[in-house]
Amino acid sequence: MAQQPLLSLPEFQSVSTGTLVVKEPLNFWAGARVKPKDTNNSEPVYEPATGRVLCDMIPCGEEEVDEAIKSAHSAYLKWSKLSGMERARIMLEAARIIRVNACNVAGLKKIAKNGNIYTSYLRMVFLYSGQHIQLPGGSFAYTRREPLGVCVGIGAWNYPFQIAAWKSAPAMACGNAMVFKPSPMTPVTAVMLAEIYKEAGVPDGLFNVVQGGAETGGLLCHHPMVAKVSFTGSVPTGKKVMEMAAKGVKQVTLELGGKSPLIIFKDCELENAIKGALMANFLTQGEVCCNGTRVFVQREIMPQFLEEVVKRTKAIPVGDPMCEETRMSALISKPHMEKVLGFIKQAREQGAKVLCGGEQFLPNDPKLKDGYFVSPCVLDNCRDDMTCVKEEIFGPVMSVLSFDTEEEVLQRANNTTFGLASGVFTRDIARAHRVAANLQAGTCYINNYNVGPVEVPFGGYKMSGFGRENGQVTIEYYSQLKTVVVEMGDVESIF
Ligand SMILES: NC(=O)C1=CN([C@@H]2O[C@H](COP(=O)(O)OP(=O)(O)OC[C@H]3O[C@@H](n4cnc5c(N)ncnc54)[C@H](O)[C@@H]3O)[C@@H](O)[C@H]2O)C=CC1
Ligand SMILES: C[N+](C)(C)CCCC(=O)O
Repeated sequence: MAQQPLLSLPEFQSVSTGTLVVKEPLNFWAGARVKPKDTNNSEPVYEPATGRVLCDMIPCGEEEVDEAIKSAHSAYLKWSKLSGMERARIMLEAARIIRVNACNVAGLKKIAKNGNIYTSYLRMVFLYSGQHIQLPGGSFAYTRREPLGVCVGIGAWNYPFQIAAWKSAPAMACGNAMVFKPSPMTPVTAVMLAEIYKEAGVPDGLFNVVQGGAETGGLLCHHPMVAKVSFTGSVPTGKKVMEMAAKGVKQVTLELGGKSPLIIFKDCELENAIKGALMANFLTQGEVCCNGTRVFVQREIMPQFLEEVVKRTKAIPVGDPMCEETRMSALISKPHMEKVLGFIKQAREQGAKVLCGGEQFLPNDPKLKDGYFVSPCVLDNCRDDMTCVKEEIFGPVMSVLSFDTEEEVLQRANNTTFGLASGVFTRDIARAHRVAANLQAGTCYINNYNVGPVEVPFGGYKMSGFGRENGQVTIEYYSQLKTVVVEMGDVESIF
């Protein structure tokens, strides 16, 4: 097999921060990049680490959305007739291309793991099946899993490639087509995925990318040929998407925000709990929906915990995302950086103590002088009623709270409208499972945090949404069940 990158487009070349300029059109349907029709509403897209313009995002209008959806529909008609194994062969090739390119291109390294999702859905080909039910007199029924049709994916900016992969892989494995709209702040990587699919042999039109913001998103949700909308983003937008989908009785999956609790009991293995707390808060500079940002620490171990967490937080290398040693980089945008700094300021005003970080950060490298960096921050003296403890910050800010008893901490941990994830560190096995059972969240990590194998279902409780991504269960969210009833005798009629 070729070990060279298979794709020749500029985005796939080895890039370093401050050099990439994207000029190619960023819409993709019917198997090719498509030039935007109307460039009037173009918006600049910034490179977070340098603040320079990377490309322009030009939103799709009604006619373009319609073209993309029609191209998806015609591809779906053919793709849905293939057997699961035929579909799997093509998707495995996509996985291979992702891995080969990831080995060669620095910028793709972080997304290499996404290849796993296709391998994982290969196994599901065997599960994409129905049931046989015996009925009296030799009659029987059987069920068939069938695709939904054209599915829309709408993504947030924090994991632009991963979100596109997590949505399109199960959708396509189940025989659907997808039209994906990335966030206007991260328009590039979904088109890279479209190129990868094309190279792998995915039929033209099966995976399409339209660019745009709220308006384009609305056009997608309202389109009569769309069967399902899978959305990742904030709670307020999720509600709007659900409302629009309801008008056409379309299925929805909502992956929304969170303010997840991480509970650290005094009997924990402290070294692991500290590592877990850092992973739960500072991964991807805190821009992770399932982060455990309310860290409840049992009072007796608070001093040791804080000392060690602060020491390690101060040592996190912040800087160029393309450097091997960097562990944290810039926030997505200037307004977002200001929002995060605003949360920290408000936390101080409400009585929290900043133990470290929480300021705009200027890395030594001069090319990063206009980047949107914030030094990772640990907040002590937090109370449950503070804004920093109640609202999703989506930045590198850990709020630490003390607790005394299991009963008390469970009640406080669940006192939120969110319910995406949760975590517990303890050596007491019964307590671990009892706490996991009582936390109102879609995921509970025991003695770890933020591990996300694609075999494992992911999704929210309460206002964090519903439906699941990843894992075997996702089949249910991208297919519908048909029942076929077979009579082997004569029709018994009451007439
Ligand atoms: N649960 C999960 O899996 C994840 C949740 N998130 C959440 O996403 C949020 C951050 O992402 P943002 O991009 O700022 O969220 P957002 O809700 O502003 O935007 C998400 C997407 O929806 C689109 N959109 C905006 N208005 C729309 C409308 N009226 N109709 C249709 N589409 C519309 C945007 O263009 C974007 O593509 C955070 O709250 C975070 O918690 C982020 C990643 C993962
Ligand atoms: C961190 N991880 C991979 C477990 C989940 C990321 C979910 C998201 O924020 O999109």
